Amino acid sequence: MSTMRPTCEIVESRDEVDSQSKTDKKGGKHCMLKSGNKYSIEDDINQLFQAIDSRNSARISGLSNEASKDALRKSAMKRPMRVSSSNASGIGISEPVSLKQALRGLCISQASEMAAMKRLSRPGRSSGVSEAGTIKRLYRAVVDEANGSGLPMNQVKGNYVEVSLVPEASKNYEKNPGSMQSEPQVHPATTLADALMPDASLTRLAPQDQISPFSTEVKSEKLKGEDRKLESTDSSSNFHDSKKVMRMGAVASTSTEVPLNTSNSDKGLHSAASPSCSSTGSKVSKSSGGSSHLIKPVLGSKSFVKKNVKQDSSSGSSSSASDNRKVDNDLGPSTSKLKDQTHNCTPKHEREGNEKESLVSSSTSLSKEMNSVLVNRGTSKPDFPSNCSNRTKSIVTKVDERSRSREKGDFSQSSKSSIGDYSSTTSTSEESSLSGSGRSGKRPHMSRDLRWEAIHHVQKQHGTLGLRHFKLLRRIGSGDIGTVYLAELTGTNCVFALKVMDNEFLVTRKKMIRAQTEREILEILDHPFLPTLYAHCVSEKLSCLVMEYCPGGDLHVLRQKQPGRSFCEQAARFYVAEVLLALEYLHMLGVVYRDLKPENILVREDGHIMLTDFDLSLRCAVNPTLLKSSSPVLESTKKMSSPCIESSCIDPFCLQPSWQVSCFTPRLLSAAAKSRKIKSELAAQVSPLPQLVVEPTSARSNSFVGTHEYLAPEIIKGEGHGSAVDWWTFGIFLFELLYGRTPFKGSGNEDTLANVVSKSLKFPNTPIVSFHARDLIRGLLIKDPENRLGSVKGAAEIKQHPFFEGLNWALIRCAVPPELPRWCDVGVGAPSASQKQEGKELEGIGEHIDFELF
Ligand SMILES: Nc1ncnc2c1ncn2[C@@H]1O[C@H](COP(=O)(O)OP(=O)(O)OP(=O)(O)O)[C@@H](O)[C@H]1O
Repeated sequence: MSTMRPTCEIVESRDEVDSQSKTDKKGGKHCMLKSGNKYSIEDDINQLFQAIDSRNSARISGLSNEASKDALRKSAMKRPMRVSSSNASGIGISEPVSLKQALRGLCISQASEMAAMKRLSRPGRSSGVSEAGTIKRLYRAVVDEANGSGLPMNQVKGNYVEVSLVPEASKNYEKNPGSMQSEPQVHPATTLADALMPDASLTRLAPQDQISPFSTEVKSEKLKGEDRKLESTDSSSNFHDSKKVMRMGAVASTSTEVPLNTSNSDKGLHSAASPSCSSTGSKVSKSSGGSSHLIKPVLGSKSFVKKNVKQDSSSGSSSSASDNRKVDNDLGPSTSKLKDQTHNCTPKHEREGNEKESLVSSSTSLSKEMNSVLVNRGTSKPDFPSNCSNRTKSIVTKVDERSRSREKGDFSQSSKSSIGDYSSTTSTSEESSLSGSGRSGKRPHMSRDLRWEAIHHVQKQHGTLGLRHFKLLRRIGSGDIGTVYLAELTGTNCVFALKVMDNEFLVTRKKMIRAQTEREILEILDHPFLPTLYAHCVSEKLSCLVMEYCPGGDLHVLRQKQPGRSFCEQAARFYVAEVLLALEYLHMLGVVYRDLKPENILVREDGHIMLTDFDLSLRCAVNPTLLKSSSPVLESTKKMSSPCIESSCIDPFCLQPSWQVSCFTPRLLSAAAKSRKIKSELAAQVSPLPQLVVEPTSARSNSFVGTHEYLAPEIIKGEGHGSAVDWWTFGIFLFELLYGRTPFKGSGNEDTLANVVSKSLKFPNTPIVSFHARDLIRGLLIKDPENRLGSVKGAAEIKQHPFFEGLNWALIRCAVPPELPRWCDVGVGAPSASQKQEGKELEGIGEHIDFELF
């Protein structure tokens, strides 16, 4: 990515999660970890409420007034509790007030649509090296190979491929749950992909409606930086710049390391072929009989509506126009209506997908040309300067050796599992076309997103959704496992970010697990600061994630466009606060992110953030815990500089659904409001709020994964790491936003790693940064993870730091984001010269980049 600073990124080669019950040293409590796959944090919360309710009722009935108050307090604050399952959205609906208050800081639910649905995004971010040629070659190779007849793509018919739509929330679905079971079937013989993928077969994935705690993850990767280094001109200088992206497969060998267990990699792949699922899988080809979508006004959103992008690609050949017209015709009048009224749609249907289906095939390979391009991106080994310290050198040596040996083993394992499993089970293509998403959960925060409507509409019209329904507009950038494109869902004016991955490349480079991890995590996300996955398409050759497009570029680029290349404190506070909420949510889902850095924080069109890139994340078990609050509200209010205060704020006025409420400036309160506020504060004082802590404190991994300058000391030392690594990276992240550089950066990667482990934290004299900010960074960058801020209570602990004082966590998504510089071309605006050139290249392929590949 041209926007990517030179950063060393290290990917894990091995993860190990201790899923056994483990004593929480700090809390002195036994954390009961869940095992098995059926798990939902929201369910836990709801049952937690119920358990507390019933306990309270039982106790209070037999107690005096005073005693009953006591009982209420204790029951709400005491011991860790675990429960399970239900489908409530979880966050504080019709529950006891005290518990609502405890959860209030986590209440990020409704306004995300607003954040995602504003102005039209226009592509414009520089993407560096063009992949148009690669796409072109891939396109031609696939056509030639699969077709064998030289027929033009638009004349080829073929099987449908697996399309895994991610379920979204829809009230209408509850009213009409069978709507998706009656969609018209499209005969496979009439589809284009059949000829392209003669060997295509389908395998259902095991239902994954719950988080699947991993006891072990095996990942063996090359560094992205290696790829870039190979592709770049000055590998040496790139290497010594620790910011140069570099990924390497490595494991820090320690006594705590658990023998390699590849069962999980198998597990994931086997689950994809679980025959048990095929009996329960809902077929996509069933439909509501072509019931038309009702078009009605919702939010005046247009962020998903492509305006000018079409112009970029509309200069294609007449066949393209013809194709487009054909698609439009295929979509029928309702599609035209949708197209014409993209601002006025509401989702009507919801699909309940309880299983995943996946196109599976072991046959064929992409063109050698394509392979060579892709493979070359990940071949070099991490290269450390020879002047490294002995300590680090030893670590690195072990890491490298382990990586190599494991890589060999993983290769055969991975290849066998994926290819074999993929080809072991077949089903009809019709089934795949309307496959379940693999998860039955709902997605309230984006449920009114018109993009769901558009996708469902195309799906209903064609019986399936494949990449042929997308028109590629431009390449956004390339990562370690795939390339991201801006694409329009043909005939709908809805744009998406498509992450396209070459299956064979994933297998041969042992990146399949990473891709799978990313997809599975994306599938469970439903948060305004995290991406929405709309669909997942898999063909014999390619895999594709259809995601929400984020047009604002990344924070790394944005920071560099700031005066002094650093953010002012208010802006930094805004960004880190939103990131903190995203991390908190991830931890609640049992996901340790592990790759926090400005490059992975995208800026939405409305200025809010979206945390992306989950292929290095660690999934683990997590247990929700209620802890007695150690900071009564009254005490906190004394320190308040504005009416809103942290997650424990119970001022009803903080819940006013006002758009663009600034959480950073005091608001004038009426006398009545003040009175109510005081009352609520007093109530909270009488009954201090319990704290909901859902921190995967027991997660353990020995992987050597991350980005050099962001690596936590425990990762470098190979001591095994857990969720606390995210709080370390959070500290580095805040430091970088404020100072324009990371604190432990050395002259090379080796120095950087040594500095992280042994060098004490020092703050530059300039720019001037507040005491609170520095204090927070200090707490986060404690080298011992057990003493690190956030290691016990997670985000709840960090949110209470005075740096965030006055911040209304619940309404931050409605707060006014830092202003984006007008001159800042971070993705919204006219295409750059390189993008124009790239556009020409794309045009050379055809009218647009055809996705009949799928
Ligand atoms: N949903 C999105 N909207 C807009 N841009 C995106 C989106 N997802 C990814 N990108 C951009 O596309 C480029 C490639 O992303 P990708 O995730 O493939 O690579 P990456 O971020 O380097 O991570 P990795 O190598 O681990 O996959 C990056 O510049 C990223 O910012």
